[in-house]
Amino acid sequence: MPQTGEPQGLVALLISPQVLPFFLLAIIFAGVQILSHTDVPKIKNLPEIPGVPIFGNLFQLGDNHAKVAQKWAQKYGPVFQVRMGNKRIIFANTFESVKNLWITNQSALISRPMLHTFHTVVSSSEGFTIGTSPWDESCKARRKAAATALNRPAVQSYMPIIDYESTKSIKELMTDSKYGRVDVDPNAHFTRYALSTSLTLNYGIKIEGNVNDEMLKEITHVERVVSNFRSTSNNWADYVPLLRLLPGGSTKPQEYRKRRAQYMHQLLSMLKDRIANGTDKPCISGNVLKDPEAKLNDAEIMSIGLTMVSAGLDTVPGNLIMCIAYLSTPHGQEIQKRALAEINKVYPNNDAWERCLEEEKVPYITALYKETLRFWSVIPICLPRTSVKDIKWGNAIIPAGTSFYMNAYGAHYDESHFKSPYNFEPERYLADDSLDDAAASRGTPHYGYGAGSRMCIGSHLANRELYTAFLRLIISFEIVGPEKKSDEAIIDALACNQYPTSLTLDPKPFKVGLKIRDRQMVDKWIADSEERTKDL
Ligand code: HEM
Repeated sequence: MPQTGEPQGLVALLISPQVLPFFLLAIIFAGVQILSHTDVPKIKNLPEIPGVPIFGNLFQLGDNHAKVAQKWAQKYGPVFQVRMGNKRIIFANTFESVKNLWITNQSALISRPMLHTFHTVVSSSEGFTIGTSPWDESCKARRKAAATALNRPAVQSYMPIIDYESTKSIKELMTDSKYGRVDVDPNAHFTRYALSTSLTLNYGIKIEGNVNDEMLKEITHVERVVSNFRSTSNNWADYVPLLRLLPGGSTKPQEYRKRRAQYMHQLLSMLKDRIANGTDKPCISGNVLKDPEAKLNDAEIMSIGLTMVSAGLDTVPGNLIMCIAYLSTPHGQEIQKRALAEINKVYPNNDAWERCLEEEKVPYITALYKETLRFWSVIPICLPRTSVKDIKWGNAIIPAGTSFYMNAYGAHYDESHFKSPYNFEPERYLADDSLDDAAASRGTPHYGYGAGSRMCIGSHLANRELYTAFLRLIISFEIVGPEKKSDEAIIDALACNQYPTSLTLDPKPFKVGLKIRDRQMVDKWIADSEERTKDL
């Protein structure tokens, strides 16, 4: 039969000993070419870091993407392209290059990419948070609703919550430190501070217990693990689709998806029950649920709740406790002396504890939190972006649909922008009279809150949380180093992180000593706050 004779002849030829090795090589070559194909083709006139097939630059980026990219920038320039598996990513590594791409081109950089682990495995049932949503009408509506609930006047109305929570943290720090006799790890106290604040303002539900509260422990643990599923440096399956075929890869993300869904539903149904019984307290989700004009569906309300619970949970405590760590060092003693003097200058009548709730009048404390946001860079590689329009960088045209990673750590330690960036110096922000980190147009002090069109909308709230906590801590305690050298904190923004590939800094445990400055005075401030917030 002539038709079948020919293919049989071809097969025989291909498997003949002389041809087979070349044939297999050709198949492997073609396979590698297909697997190394990137979502966006190589961009002309933009430096590219040489990598390997299939994995691209993943091995070279290692555990510490921010540090590696910072080094590459010295050789290849501030902006370059890398291949992470099948994704082509633009890294920006200096203050100016971030400003140009994220602020000058903000309308083009308004979207966020979808990453396999988080968007497909962890989040499919609960909707995405605002910070993980690509730009569309729903994201626009959720961002608008949340931004309104977090604008300056709204945040001012939440100050009783911050009063209550910071008082509770300081009171517990006093008892845990046995009134200054034993060293303490401040981490759990400020995690509770951040979470309870977010829950109260979003659901009207606070963490009633102490740092051992079960709900606190569950939410903190689950959100930390989920945050690592979001990390751009933690999940190779996001970039190398073949790895998704490995058995067991989605077991852990799915387990955490279920655990997360459980408390999110529990919180929402507690709120709905309270609304039905008329026992609810004013809160963001309650306002949306009760507003007949609100155009958000249940999934969108859930997404806002999820955003509120997760957004400040690692970021606020990360900044707070690493600043406390710095204050406990010898240089930190000088900073505390100056801070206390500046506070006393503005408030000579011992009323700073209360007045800090209404106003932010001590520029040195504002400078302290700005420097904290810069120095500790708690999200070293900022939340990723996707471009929706072509962007011109030098002679390169970066096409729409490309992913952009901001190396915030690199920008914060950029010597061409910050004098002595490796020194912790609040003074560097004293000349900057802007108290508003969101006022990007007046010059961004740092990229701790990102930049441009998808910048953090919680910055007013976070700034008030940081300011109140720092001011109250400094007037209450002299923060000193721990007795045991092994309890000392690591003063380096990257080395202090327990999991270098995490999205947000997860500080290694450390302790500090807390000497109460004036016990009677602190007791009085606490009693006054407790009286003021007893109905909260
Ligand atoms: C010190 C505390 C905080 C830090 C350092 C921080 C940092 C950030 C960063 C770096 C981004 C990405 C911005 C970008 O892509 O340019 C972000 C986004 C966001 N943050 Fe924060 N954040 C903090 C607290 C909060 C709080 C307390 C909330 C709300 C309760 C919040 C809500 C959000 C939201 C909703 C987004 C997503 C914005 C969007 O994608 O449109 N953040 N934050």
